[in-house]
Amino acid sequence: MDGLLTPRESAEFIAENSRDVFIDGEGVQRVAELLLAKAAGPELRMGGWKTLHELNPREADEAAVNWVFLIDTLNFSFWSERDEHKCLVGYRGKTYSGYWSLCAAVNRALDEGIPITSASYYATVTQDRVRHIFRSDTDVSMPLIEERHRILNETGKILLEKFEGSFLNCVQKSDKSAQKLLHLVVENFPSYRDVTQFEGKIISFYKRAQILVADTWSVLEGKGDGCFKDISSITMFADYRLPQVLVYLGALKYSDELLEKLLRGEMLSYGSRQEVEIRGCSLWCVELIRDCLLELLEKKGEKTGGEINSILLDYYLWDYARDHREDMKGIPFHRTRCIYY
Ligand SMILES: Nc1nc2c(c(CN[C@H]3C=C[C@H](O)[C@@H]3O)cn2[C@@H]2O[C@H](COP(=O)(O)O)[C@@H](O)[C@H]2O)c(=O)[nH]1
Repeated sequence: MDGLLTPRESAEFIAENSRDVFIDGEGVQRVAELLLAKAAGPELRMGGWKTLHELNPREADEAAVNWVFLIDTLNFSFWSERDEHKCLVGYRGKTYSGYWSLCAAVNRALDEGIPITSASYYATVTQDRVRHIFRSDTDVSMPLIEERHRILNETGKILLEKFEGSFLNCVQKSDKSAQKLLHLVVENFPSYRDVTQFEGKIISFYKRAQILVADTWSVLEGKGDGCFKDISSITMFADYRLPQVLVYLGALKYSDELLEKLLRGEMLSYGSRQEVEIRGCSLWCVELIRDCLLELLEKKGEKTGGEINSILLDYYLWDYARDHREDMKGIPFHRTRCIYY
């Protein structure tokens, strides 16, 4: 078995060997053109992380960094068996589902005086307390609540032992390198090790570790400890929403066999060939979209609000998927139950 491939290397290798998932060159071009129209707008710049999302912290301090770390430690698997029957969390007059239900529950706990973002709290929090903190307004609870409890205890203990209980200390050990921070996270926190095998190679997606680096960069507004010189080496985050929106936009295609399987709602296990092909081709597809967009910007001499990278494309496409949930109803997302995305 060869050495571990980086997410970008993994994605290219998977795309070259994929049997059931394909990247459509014309679709890539069309998505790049869609994004070109947004290039100078608020969505394709890092500031959107705060201005467009009311649940994200406004501050850029240590508490905000530890909020991001807690959220991304639990940032996985929100899909429900039946979409019309899912976990919902009401907070300050609005109702949130999916990923945002996690953020709403955390902010609700903080408002209730529960120090849920403090490692000394979640290192020893009981499962009953976790069920209470992440309680749903419907009879459908947040998926994998037992795993979330286990991961909270495990992660809190490590943060206390190795980083004096604050993720900011981990960030400061990264010498402002995104790659160094990524590796500090996957080396020290087991639940972030999103690694599997494909065609005899060990491949990595590191979805939660990469989005943690990205959200840390965003919450620190790219300044001070968050001024990562190599932030553009971070790729998109291989979750279950981006593939769905890339298929919807025509940049990604599934074989008939795979599409029928997904339409039947069949689950794909983590690390299975088709699940790896969906995640790897999606990641590579966003890399190609980014290359195409940068070429278009160059040709047009367009001004942008700062460097456009795969993180900003990912954030935009993820938000797009949220805003076009109804339109995307006919396109299935793949159902994998795991702690990695
Ligand atoms: N690729 C990608 N995947 C992302 C995100 C986010 C949240 N980031 C936002 C927060 C601040 C920024 O402004 C981002 O907009 C969550 N997820 C994943 O989606 C899935 C949940 O989906 P649904 O069931 O529809 O809520 C689940 O796997 C979760 O891990 C992202 O940005 N990119």
